[in-house]
Amino acid sequence: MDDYEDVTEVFDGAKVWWSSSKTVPKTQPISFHPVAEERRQYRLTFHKRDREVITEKYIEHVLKEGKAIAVKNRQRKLFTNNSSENWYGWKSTKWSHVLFEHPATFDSLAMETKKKEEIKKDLTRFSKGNNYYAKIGKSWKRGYLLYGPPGTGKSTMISAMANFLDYDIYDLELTTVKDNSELRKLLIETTGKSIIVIEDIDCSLDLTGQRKKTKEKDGDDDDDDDKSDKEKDPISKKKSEAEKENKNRSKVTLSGLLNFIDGIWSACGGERIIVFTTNYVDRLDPALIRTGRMDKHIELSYCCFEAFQVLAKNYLELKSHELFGKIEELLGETKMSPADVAENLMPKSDEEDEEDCLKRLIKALETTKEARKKAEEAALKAEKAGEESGETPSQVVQENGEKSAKRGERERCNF
Ligand SMILES: Nc1ncnc2c1ncn2[C@@H]1O[C@H](COP(=O)(O)OP(=O)(O)OP(=O)(O)O)[C@@H](O)[C@H]1O
Repeated sequence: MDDYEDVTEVFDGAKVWWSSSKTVPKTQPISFHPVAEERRQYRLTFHKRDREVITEKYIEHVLKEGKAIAVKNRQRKLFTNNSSENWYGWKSTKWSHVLFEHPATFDSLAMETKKKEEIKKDLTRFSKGNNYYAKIGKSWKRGYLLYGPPGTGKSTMISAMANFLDYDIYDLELTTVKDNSELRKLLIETTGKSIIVIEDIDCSLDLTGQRKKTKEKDGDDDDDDDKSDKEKDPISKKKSEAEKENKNRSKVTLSGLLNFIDGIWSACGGERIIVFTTNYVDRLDPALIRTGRMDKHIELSYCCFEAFQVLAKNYLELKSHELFGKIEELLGETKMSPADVAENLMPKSDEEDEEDCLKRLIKALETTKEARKKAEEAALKAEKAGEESGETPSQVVQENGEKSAKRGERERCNF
């Protein structure tokens, strides 16, 4: 209703009259006291004979409709946590936000239709599960673990989930959270109807606490060394700087996080989804991802033909093409992430048409296939060389595997 507007309506045979007005605060001279806000009032008039209908049914109906409209008009937000150094002082908050406007939907997500439908059903069931969760005596929350190689759509799926459910997103950067107590404070400030996201959980959480502690202890022994010597020696200087940095790092522990998932949830109300993402699911502690904590594990994988068809429709508005057959064949023979497929499908100039884009994708797939073949041949050669030098083939393969895994770890995580 606009200011000073009159509206009438009939509810269950009872006629009601609404009128709106507002109180504008008197203009004040410059003052240090906060200025009073303007206040809106709504007057409801009805016949005495309709009192029962109005008080017992109509008011409830109006409040319910009002809430539904507010939800519909609500602008969703993407929150990120502030460093605790900025938590105190005037107007400071633990979370900063921007409007969440990511356009991803389940329709635009490149994935098998069956899998998408299953996830959508699961989300719908959760969002309507208020009474169900109350009945079974569990807090109204659900954990999702999204895992898969880089560029397979984990972040995109989170946006699609938020758009599907109309929830806010809390993007929790664990590395800036100093300890478990800070984590608790942050999470208690999240609101319902939200998705709390911890991306690359294997990189953000100290799952190797024991090993780190030992290292720190080794470092502490050095404290007995002459300090001035340390300052002079550039290597020692670098080492002590690194130690200092390490001390400032997040001390959130696995048990702190587990406690939060199990306990704090119930204390801070319901309708929250927590999503962890990782590229290395096998590195996660089983305790973290067991059912009840991470209820649904979703693998996002390399692009299959069905996923390609979604991308072709989104990027090129193509449902079929004579080159689709060749692409299907190549996708079956090699591995390419949906991010790379999408990049190849995107026209690079106004002159490029759909066929140019499809041909570029075919070329990229052939190159990837060729590179993979060469890598396999090299691995086979290394294996043979190992056999000749007396090492068992499995030893060589294992060593190579370990080396490349460790390299990957270093590239991705700041351990
Ligand atoms: N399954 C997909 N469907 C649609 N688009 C995708 C998909 N996967 C990747 N993309 C495209 O690739 C880009 C990168 O994808 P996204 O960030 O979601 O991948 P990710 O799995 O989260 O990667 P990372 O593990 O590196 O964080 C997205 O902006 C999107 O355009």
